[in-house]
Amino acid sequence: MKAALGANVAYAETNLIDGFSLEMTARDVDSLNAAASNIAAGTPVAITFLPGESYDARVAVVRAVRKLGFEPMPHFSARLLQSVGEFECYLHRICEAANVTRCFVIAGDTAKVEGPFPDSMSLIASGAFERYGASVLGIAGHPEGHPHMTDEQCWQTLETKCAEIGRRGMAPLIVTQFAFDADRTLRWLETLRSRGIVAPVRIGVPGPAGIKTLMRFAARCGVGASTTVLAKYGISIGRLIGSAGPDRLLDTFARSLGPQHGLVRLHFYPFGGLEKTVAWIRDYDSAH
Ligand SMILES: NC(=O)C1=CN([C@@H]2O[C@H](COP(=O)(O)OP(=O)(O)OC[C@H]3O[C@@H](n4cnc5c(N)ncnc54)[C@H](O)[C@@H]3O)[C@@H](O)[C@H]2O)C=CC1
Ligand SMILES: Nc1nc(=O)c2c([nH]1)NC[C@@H]1CN(c3ccc(C(=O)N[C@@H](CCC(=O)O)C(=O)O)cc3)CN21
Repeated sequence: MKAALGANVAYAETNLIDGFSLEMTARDVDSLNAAASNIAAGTPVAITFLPGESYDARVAVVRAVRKLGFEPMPHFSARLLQSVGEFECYLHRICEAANVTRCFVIAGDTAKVEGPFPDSMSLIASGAFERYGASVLGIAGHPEGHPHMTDEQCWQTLETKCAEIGRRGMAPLIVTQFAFDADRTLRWLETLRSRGIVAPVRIGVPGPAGIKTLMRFAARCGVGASTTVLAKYGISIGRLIGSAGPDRLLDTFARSLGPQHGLVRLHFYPFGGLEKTVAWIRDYDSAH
């Protein structure tokens, strides 16, 4: 099961940072290049699937991640895909170009369904991932709830997706939406485990960023950013200039995570600041 998390998790029991993963967009390739010497070989790097990108550009990013010695985990946004052909052509190209074996399925933020895939389950059920040799399939976790489902529907969908991925011979990996509220994530992890979901979880952590950037992404992604939660995170609402890192968030995780939360690692969302995020991770790691 641990293998689903990727490389570098050997000592993870004693170090919160060990075995972290990163997310990037097509715009972050130069930053990944610049930061590469500070990132362990084999680190999983998720690649977002955003509207308006060309497939040539998407394939080039996946290839660049592999070439730098990292483990690409390309996203597939179900609702954005216009046909089975489009989906399988991209999957085929990245398998050929970069020997991809881990993928991540997500609904996608569009109200209109562009093709035959209304949700991530329909992509999983297509059978294409195992046919192309994927061994790990990532799905989203929503510790703060889901914009289009009740909590109970959310848990049932998560259970069904994990079971279906397993039934198809792949290992499920849950990657959570980023959050500023450590306590809420910890409670969600306890419920997850009490419901018998044993898949490893990567907790989504915001990278260090300008406060305005953090607020913009929180609003865009539906992530809770109440004054109370932000204060705990280290952001005072009276001071919107400047930047904030996840120091306190990770301090809380380091203090509170235990066997009751199961297999857990971190997943960083750099929001356009990949180099800065990697430097921050190194500093936090050496200070602790
Ligand atoms: N890293 C990322 O890109 C992340 C993105 N998200 C967002 O979370 C949302 C849910 O994704 P999944 O958990 O994969 O859901 P899912 O694919 O399992 O869908 C669950 C249910 O919600 C409905 N649904 C999902 N997105 C919808 C939308 N935009 N409009 C109307 N109905 C929708 C689906 O039809 C389905 O019935 C997506 O909008 C996704 O973009 C969440 C976490 C991380
Ligand atoms: N609901 C939802 N939708 C998403 O697309 C999404 C999430 N949640 N959760 C976190 C990740 C982070 N994602 C993204 C999406 C876009 C950029 C992006 O376009 N960045 C631009 C700058 C845009 C800006 O600053 O507003 C860049 O230059 O990197 C970065 C991360 C996608 N993700």
